[in-house]
Amino acid sequence: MPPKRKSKNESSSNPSTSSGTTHGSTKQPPNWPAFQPLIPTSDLSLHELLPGQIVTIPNLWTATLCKTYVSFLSSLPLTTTPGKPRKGDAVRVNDRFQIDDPAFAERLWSGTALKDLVLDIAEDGTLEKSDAQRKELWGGEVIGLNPNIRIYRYSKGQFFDQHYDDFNNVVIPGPPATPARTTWTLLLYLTSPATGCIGGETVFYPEPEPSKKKSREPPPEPFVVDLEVGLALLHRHGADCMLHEGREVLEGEKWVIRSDLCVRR
Ligand SMILES: O=C(O)CCC(=O)C(=O)O
Ligand SMILES: [Fe+2]
Repeated sequence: MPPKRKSKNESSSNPSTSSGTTHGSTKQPPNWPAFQPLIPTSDLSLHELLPGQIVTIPNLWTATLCKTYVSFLSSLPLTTTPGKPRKGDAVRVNDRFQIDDPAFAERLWSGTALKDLVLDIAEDGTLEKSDAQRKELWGGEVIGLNPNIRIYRYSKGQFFDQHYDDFNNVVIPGPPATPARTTWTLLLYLTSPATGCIGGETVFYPEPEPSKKKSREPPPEPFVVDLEVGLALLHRHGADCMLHEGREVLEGEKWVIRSDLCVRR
């Protein structure tokens, strides 16, 4: 059973962990490769795996694009997690590169199918959700992605211990600059068993219903999201975040690009 402690993910607005802003004024964004090839939006869809909590988009990136990125990202100066987390932070053992790069965040949002799928924009003009349903699902009016981009590499034996992701207030630079709040975590997997990465699944621990908290019934089964090359996983964070972890990688390397959905604030 998962411990019920509320360790939280390091906040990306925390000056000591947000290298994009601390050493960031001098840090140049990487020369990210182009997003190609991509599968047309009309051939992709959004899957609500756990309604209101976990959504996936298989093949948001193609296997070819993921491969291009893994070799590109391998050339970046990744930093291994400090062994001992600060009080209240989750134990995270991986290598990371972090940068504030609004242009990349914007490309990841508008230059892939992400924006159209999240905003439910279909070519034929049909909408599955009403405005109100969309706002309810995403926690407001989604306007883009968190410019704070994090790249994770987990090698054999590395993992991200159980934690909750907190929200952050951010500004999406303009013009006009728009104050925003993050509401959902975005994880884009670049590797999977197909590329030799075994383990590393993202696992969510549903809370028992309040009425059953004290009962002897076993807690709900963990919800496992298997790695899939090019799959985007979105999960609700902040006050309603589910306890979750990145399981230990047993073989190969797990590569992930992390950002967050942002709503107008
Ligand atoms: O790598 C994973 O599967 C989980 C990452 C995560 O939980 C996070 O970035 O907060
Ligand atoms: Fe997390």
